Amino acid sequence: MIVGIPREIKNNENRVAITPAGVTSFVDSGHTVLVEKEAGIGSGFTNEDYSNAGAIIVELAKDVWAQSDMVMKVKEPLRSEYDYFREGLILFTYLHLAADPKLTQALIDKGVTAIAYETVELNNTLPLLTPMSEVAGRMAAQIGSQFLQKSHGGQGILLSGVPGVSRGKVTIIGGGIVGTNAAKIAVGLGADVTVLDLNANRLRQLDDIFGNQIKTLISNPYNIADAVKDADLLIGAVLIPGAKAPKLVTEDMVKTMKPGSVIVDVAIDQGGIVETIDHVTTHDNPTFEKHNIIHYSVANMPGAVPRTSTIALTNVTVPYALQISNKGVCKAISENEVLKRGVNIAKGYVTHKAIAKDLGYNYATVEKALEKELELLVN
Ligand SMILES: NC(=O)C1=CN([C@@H]2O[C@H](COP(=O)(O)OP(=O)(O)OC[C@H]3O[C@@H](n4cnc5c(N)ncnc54)[C@H](O)[C@@H]3O)[C@@H](O)[C@H]2O)C=CC1
Ligand SMILES: CC(=O)C(=O)O
Repeated sequence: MIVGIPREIKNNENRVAITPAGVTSFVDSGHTVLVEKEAGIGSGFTNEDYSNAGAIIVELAKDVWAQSDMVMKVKEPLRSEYDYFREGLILFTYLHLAADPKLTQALIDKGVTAIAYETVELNNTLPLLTPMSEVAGRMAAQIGSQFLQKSHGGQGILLSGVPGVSRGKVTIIGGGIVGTNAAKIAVGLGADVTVLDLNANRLRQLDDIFGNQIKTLISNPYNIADAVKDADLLIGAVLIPGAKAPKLVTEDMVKTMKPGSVIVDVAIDQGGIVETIDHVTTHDNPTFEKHNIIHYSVANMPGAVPRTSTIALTNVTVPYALQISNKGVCKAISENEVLKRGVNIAKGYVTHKAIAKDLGYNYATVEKALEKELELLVN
């Protein structure tokens, strides 16, 4: 199989979908890897690193897309990349389709088989989302504490406080991977941390991990309103896999926060959980103010720490990509339920229930969408 790696073009997206080590794994299995010139430079990998590992360096993105059977990316394709879509192309990347109806329609129209990292699901975990959620969760606490500084427009508080002055309050809604990692850093910074989750068992696990270093609260509108009002830093970390994020923090709740408080909505890639966030921001211009509250809604937070993120991401994506290239997409999907859950679009059908529901499409099973191809495999 020919595997293509275009350079990422999203604002300040310095990650890349493969490392030289990953190239070696594909080449050793008999595949060809095309890497767009300078694709790895932001993550510290040169063209020479890739060619020494056996990749072919390709000058233009359009040629990488046109010549590859499978394109691996980090972020969802942007508008300028939709023209590269074609029937039968396999696209393996983060997609977040519930928040992106235009991309969904383009993938349907062009007959792309689109496999989303974030919906590959193993025993109720999301193995291809986890490492980036670890990065973004840790960054959320760091970034929030930075924007609380007066010079960044914040209230001017230090989350740890000092002897004789109370600590800053951090409220984290969603106690999964992002929430847990945000809590680790916020606790490390000395903040007064509260985590809310809908899942009482998850709160029990957090209680076991953190003991009395954090408070836990079950997530309901009453508790959310209380915890938001108290928060100097609010972190959005909720996920319903594949689905648009629920708007749990209303505009009225935001209005109760102290001026100069900060919201970091990590769940923005699925649409965000805060009503006052109506757009995605970029690393170049990461915040905006509404009701005197600083809002941060960058959808590719790990892109700012690309060396760490690229290695962490490709550690988990490459083994699945190898299954696809070694077996072909249909066989790989039919033999691996975990990977099958990643298939969002195939043959013009929406094959993920939550995405179909949120965007108003009829849902088709992967088996239905790929009926003919799967039949050929059996015969
Ligand atoms: N902005 C960025 O750069 C990045 C964003 N993310 C996003 O962060 C979000 C969270 O990801 P993970 O932590 O990996 O997901 P996760 O699945 O590990 O955790 C989500 C948590 O939300 C909880 N939850 C669901 N409904 C809730 C509700 N109504 N109230 C409170 N809690 C609720 C779940 O019980 C679960 O514990 C996702 O949208 C993910 O895509 C992840 C990495 C980077
Ligand atoms: C999860 C995701 O979208 C990211 O790491 O950018």
